[in-house]
Amino acid sequence: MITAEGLTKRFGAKTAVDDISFTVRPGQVTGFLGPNGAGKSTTMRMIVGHDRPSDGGVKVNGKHYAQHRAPLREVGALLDAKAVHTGRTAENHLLAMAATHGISRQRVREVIELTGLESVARKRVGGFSLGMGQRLGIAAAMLGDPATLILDEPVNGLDPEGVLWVRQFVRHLAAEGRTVFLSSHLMSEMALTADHLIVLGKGRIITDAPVADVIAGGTGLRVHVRSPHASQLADLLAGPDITVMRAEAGVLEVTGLDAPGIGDLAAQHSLAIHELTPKNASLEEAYMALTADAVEYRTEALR
Ligand SMILES: Nc1ncnc2c1ncn2[C@@H]1O[C@H](COP(=O)(O)OP(=O)(O)OP(=O)(O)O)[C@@H](O)[C@H]1O
Repeated sequence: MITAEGLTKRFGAKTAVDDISFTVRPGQVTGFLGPNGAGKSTTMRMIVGHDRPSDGGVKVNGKHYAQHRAPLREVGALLDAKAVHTGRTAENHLLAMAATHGISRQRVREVIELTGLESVARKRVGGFSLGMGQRLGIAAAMLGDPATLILDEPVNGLDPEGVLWVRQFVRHLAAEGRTVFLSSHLMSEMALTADHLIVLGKGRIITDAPVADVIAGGTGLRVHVRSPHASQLADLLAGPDITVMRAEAGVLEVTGLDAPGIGDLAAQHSLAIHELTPKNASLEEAYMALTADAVEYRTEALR
């Protein structure tokens, strides 16, 4: 469990994290989203004591990170997968970490197995692929068998198999009752991996809600309508609460009225309908709508 209260971080005149309060609960995967520079990494760094808050604070399992007698056993973190000494083998890297934290060699063998690193454990980390490096970072985070895991961009640069592995791995950790807090810019992946989302924009919390609620609250339900009488139907549908977009000739995208409502209206006016498909908004659409005002560098529409 992670609890932040009034958490704030200023770098000179820049307020990177601005008075945020949130709770990351055990037994589920909580995704941490936000545009570049929103303050995600800074927040994660404060959770594990790498950065000191300017105001407020954040606790893991009821205590500040530094107050834990054995912090690695409370919280494991993957913050920068490239921060590993490149001359060492993976096994030696983990053994060195374990030795300084009173963790057994047996546990090192376990995390190597857990993360599928057996075949490369005796190889130098310098020659590792990005995917192997990420697995090693996750192995290191798991060394103390912690109840809380913090993973900053764990799927960054991974191939589809690696992405799937991380998804299944973190879902398994949450099912074991652990607290999993992870950031990612891959919305489609986050929609499949996370149960709950915290969205940050310019250092403040924009949304803190279950994934399903975020998606449902985004652009709302949209209905894809294909009809040889699309123009007539669009005129009939137009109203203060109904939005009709003409996607292409003969196709309408309707929000504000559900599929039965559209079908009935068309039937009352004897207009044929060839397709009527309710479409759920994607997390990506919901996210773009939520963060539209919070991006530092906006992309102009391509002309
Ligand atoms: N050590 C530092 N000194 C000065 N400014 C910093 C420092 N670390 C971060 N910042 C600034 O704080 C803000 C938040 O950065 P942070 O890295 O936490 O964002 P982020 O949400 O993780 O972004 P990204 O998605 O790009 O990783 C940015 O404007 C960044 O430039």
